[in-house]
Amino acid sequence: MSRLPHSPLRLGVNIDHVATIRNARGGAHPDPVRAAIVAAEAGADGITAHLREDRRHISDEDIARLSAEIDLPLNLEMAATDEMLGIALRHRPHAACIVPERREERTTEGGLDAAGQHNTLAPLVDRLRNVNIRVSLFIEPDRRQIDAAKQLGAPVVELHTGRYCHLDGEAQAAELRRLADAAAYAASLGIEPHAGHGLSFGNVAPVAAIPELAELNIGHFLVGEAIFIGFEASIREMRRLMAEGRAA
Ligand SMILES: CC(=O)[C@@H](O)[C@H](O)COP(=O)(O)O
Ligand SMILES: NCC(=O)COP(=O)(O)O
Repeated sequence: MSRLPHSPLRLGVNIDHVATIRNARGGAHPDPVRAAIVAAEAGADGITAHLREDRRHISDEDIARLSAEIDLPLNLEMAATDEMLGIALRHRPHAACIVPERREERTTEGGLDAAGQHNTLAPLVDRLRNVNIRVSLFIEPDRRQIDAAKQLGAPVVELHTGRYCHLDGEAQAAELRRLADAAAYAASLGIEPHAGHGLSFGNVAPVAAIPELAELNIGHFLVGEAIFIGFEASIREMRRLMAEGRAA
């Protein structure tokens, strides 16, 4: 039986940790906007940047310059706060992904509790959607959270792949099945599923093979690998592995 044509799988390149390196010396190099331009030349389908409340990496000026200077769709990752809502309404990115944040966390540790925060999230989601910003909720691959995203009217969910990336053997296989079920369930509700966090050359292919996923957001690994092979080569290899995984 001939295989159905594979749906395209987009790569969103997260440039947060270009800014981490820049901020290590408080200067202007390496420039995250230049990294976004290189990413576009390397075939990225979008740029993701997480403006954290503590500005540990991406700054307000980075968001302003990315909004003004890059042609690729910008996916602004943001906490569900009035401050971040105001910034999103000012810069009007293509998309906004609502992520949980704790100042003391080293990185994002889990998904948003959309089910438990409906009343807090609903007005924020509405304000973003009313100005045509595509809203995504960064959630665990959990049907209850997907139902909550549906009730909130979010057209996209981004499934947290962190657990999958930190497991191995049968536990990792079980988490991959959980991701696949969540992606299929989201799609069945008319929600576009994305995925991200912790993805690398070594673990991306099985996630890329999940047919309902429309986009992967990947950053930390790409920036780290760029130290050894260059940012453009890092992105091109990731796209190759994603295509290989999707075609498997
Ligand atoms: C939500 C997510 O998984 C990442 O995009 C997020 O940006 C991680 O936080 P750091 O980039 O600060 O590690
Ligand atoms: N939302 C996930 C993302 O943008 C990148 O996460 P990571 O690859 O930096 O872990």
